[in-house]
Amino acid sequence: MGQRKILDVLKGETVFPPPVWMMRQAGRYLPEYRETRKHAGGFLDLCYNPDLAVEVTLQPIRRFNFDASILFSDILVVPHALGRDLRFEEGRGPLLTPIDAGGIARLETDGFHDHLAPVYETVRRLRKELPDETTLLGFCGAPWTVATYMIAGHGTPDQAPARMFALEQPEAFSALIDCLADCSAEYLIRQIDAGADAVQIFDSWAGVLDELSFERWCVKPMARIVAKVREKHPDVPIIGFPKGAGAHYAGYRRETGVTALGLDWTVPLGTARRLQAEGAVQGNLDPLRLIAGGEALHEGVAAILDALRHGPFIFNLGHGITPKTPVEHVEAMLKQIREAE
Ligand SMILES: Cc1c2[nH]c(c1CCC(=O)O)Cc1[nH]c(c(CCC(=O)O)c1C)Cc1[nH]c(c(CCC(=O)O)c1C)Cc1[nH]c(c(C)c1CCC(=O)O)C2
Repeated sequence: MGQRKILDVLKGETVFPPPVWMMRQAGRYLPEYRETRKHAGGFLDLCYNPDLAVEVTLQPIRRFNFDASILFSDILVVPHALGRDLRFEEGRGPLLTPIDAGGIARLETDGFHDHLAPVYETVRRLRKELPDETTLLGFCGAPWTVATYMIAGHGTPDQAPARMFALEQPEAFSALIDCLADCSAEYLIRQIDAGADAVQIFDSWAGVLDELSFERWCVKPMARIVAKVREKHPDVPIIGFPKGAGAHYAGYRRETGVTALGLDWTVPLGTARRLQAEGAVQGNLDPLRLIAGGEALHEGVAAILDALRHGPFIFNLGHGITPKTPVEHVEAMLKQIREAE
């Protein structure tokens, strides 16, 4: 067994108790994050200041000793680096100026890596400062999910603006998706060059598309990113997280080439076990069970451990931890996982 358990699992080994980390593990449920955030100015100042980004990335590792550390940044730094404006307002989430076909034709890729240089510096420093046994994860958003925010200018309940745009202006939308796929692949390659051990691609809005659109806007661009990253870094594992993909999960690993599947909490554990027969899976505790705590948390964790213990498995939530989650519930979850027999 190697030193970094998550890398063993991603190679197909069964490790029990399983390694564990949480999506959004650096964030507002942690008092030390809220403290750093207060002094930082805005959220983007955290993302682009390597001192602060390293500090908040390390906070959950110090407190909980997770098996993976995920770079602190945001999926929307990619459109920002392409010259689109981006703001985060308290309580409102991300705000961008909606892009149209003209804006897509004018996207500026020249300064892309200069803009993201602080992120690469953060990754370099993290690999030096993290414990040896901690896997360092880089990440990006999948083109479809990033495009939904670029088109609407903000989050929406079902991403109807981007779905409509894709149906009415497929050529312009295709140009946007291709641009995002190519830039995201380069972005991941640079993160790996800087020291990331593995990467995760977040397709948080994969669940709102019909079959034709899922194939075209989720599967194809994901396959393109995976192929480009593999050309440069053939051995670096890639975790795909097509949240809400439902029945589409079945063919997703084969069609995109991702190493491992991130499962949201709606994926039944029987399905998860079948997906696990083809490679590593990660997930999938309902984040609300972590807020509720007590028996709701205990039975959720037990069911997952029981179902997925016999194959390659990384324990995670089915989506990001939310600000309301009590820190003691995270402790209880970790105790149950780490003491599992
Ligand atoms: C869709 C998406 C975004 N960002 C991200 C996704 C994909 C995963 C998902 O679906 O949650 C990914 C992301 N965002 C953040 C990380 C950091 C690493 C980690 O997981 O700890 C990661 C991996 C920090 C963040 N990104 C954001 C915060 C909260 C901002 C703050 O501190 O004020 C953090 C810690 C802001 C953000 N960023 C985004 C939204 C919609 C919001 C607002 C919602 C919210 O406030 O929680 C876009």
